[in-house]
Amino acid sequence: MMNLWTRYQQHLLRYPDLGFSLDISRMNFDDGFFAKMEPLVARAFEDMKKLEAGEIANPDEGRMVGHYWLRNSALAPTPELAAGIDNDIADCKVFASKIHSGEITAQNGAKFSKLLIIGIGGSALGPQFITDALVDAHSAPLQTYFFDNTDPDGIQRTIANIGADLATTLSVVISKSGGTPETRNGMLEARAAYERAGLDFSKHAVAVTGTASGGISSKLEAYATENDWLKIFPMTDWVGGRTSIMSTVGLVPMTLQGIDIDLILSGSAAMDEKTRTLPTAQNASMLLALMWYQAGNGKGAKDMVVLPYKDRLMLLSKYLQQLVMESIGKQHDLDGNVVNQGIAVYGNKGSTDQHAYVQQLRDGVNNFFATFIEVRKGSDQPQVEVDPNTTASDYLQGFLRGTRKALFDSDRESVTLSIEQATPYTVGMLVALFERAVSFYASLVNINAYHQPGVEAGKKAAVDFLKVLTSVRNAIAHAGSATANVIAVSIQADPEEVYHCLTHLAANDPQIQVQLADSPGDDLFTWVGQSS
Ligand SMILES: O=P(O)(O)OC[C@H]1O[C@](O)(CO)[C@@H](O)[C@@H]1O
Repeated sequence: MMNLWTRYQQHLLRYPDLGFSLDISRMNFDDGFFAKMEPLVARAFEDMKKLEAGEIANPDEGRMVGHYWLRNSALAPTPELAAGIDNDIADCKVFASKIHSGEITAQNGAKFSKLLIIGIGGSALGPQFITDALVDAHSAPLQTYFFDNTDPDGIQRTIANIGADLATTLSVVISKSGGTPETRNGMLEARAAYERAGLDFSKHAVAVTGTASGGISSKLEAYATENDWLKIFPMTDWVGGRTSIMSTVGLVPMTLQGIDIDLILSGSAAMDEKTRTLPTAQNASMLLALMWYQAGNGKGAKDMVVLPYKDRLMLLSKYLQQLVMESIGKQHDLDGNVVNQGIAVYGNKGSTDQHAYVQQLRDGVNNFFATFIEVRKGSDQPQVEVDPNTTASDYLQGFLRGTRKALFDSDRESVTLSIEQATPYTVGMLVALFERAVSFYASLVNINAYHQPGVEAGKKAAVDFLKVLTSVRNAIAHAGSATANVIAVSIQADPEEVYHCLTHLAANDPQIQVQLADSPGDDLFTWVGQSS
């Protein structure tokens, strides 16, 4: 390989007007790589052009894929769609200003002081990432909390943290489909908590969901309408959950948190402009997609380890985990062949992870490539000298450069993205960069990035389990005392499934007890409640 300094200069892409650069010099592509990829690259640009023009880019669901229009409504394929995007942005701002000014108050007449966001997956990860990256709790107009699961303990802990301020907490329930059980349960738990405090949930509740006007009316829309919630923000069918951060899903929380959404939208629009066009060497999203392809041989053979050297960006890896894995992880390609595609994504932050798993990255199984994210400016505040003429920020940069070098010396590949500071504008840039890299990569490997059939299997199995759980509970109440096998025969269910139901019931329902034996099949479950 050529001298590294020469290779670095040759393979550094810079967007000086955005303060952005992408260094791919520490990836092991050879001289012929880009020429070899040219036909696939051409197809990916063609696909993207059609997608942005409003073609059905999600064939399995028969949907357009419009998240790129959200930050440049002029690109939307019809004036109605463009007006809808502009209206939503304006609506978010007006609503937030009414909340901040006290024009809309809590039930008790006081200004809202806290924000509880209830959602999961794409309806939580974007707002969580943005909150951690851009909201400083001490100066934010509303302090933010999340329910992103159906774990009662997690929910109760959050409610306890909110405490008496529940009376001035605005709850935003976010669900595109409006039927996701975890979110529905979170909403019901929240409603119960408000009621326990003598409060009317509806007077504190806002929905972000598919609406009849957007072509996907939802149960949540119906519920919020029926109960006269403070507001319903629409979500449209042409924005997917994992790419919804610039839609009402992200914009409602952001405006409420006092984030300048014009900056985040213009940052992403600016990155879109740069990454919409050829040549490849000037297109950061295409270069990233090509590096993913190169690292994993177009088959996801290597994991992507995301290492932002900035505490504020720690949740980026979690956000990207869904964006990449739910988009790319597919069984079939667009021609129906079984391909089992995917790229595993994980990471937290540097330098912290140096003291966790970087040991394995450097010396262990070579099954990954790193994505370093450098934020050039350490802090706006005066910095302490931790050594003569040396600051904590100098150390942070030292660890980034040191780890990149140590990995490369040990034949581990990496790309490095650099931005000036973590701001709404640059966060918008990063989101747009990765969204388009995902779209391009999906075209390179010929898969539909915009559906998620695999998630449905687990959801369906959970519904089946809940039905069995009800039958098992009735059966043990009737039987008095029985093993899993006996109950399974009586309700014609799988004995292992029945065993898991009984174990769960014994841990949660005081009317059911278990006596452990040598083997699970001999464990005896007893109904100690009132006879049915
Ligand atoms: O916004 P919804 O419809 O509640 O969906 C939440 C998440 O569930 C999924 O549909 C599947 O996990 C994600 O794609 C989505 O982001």
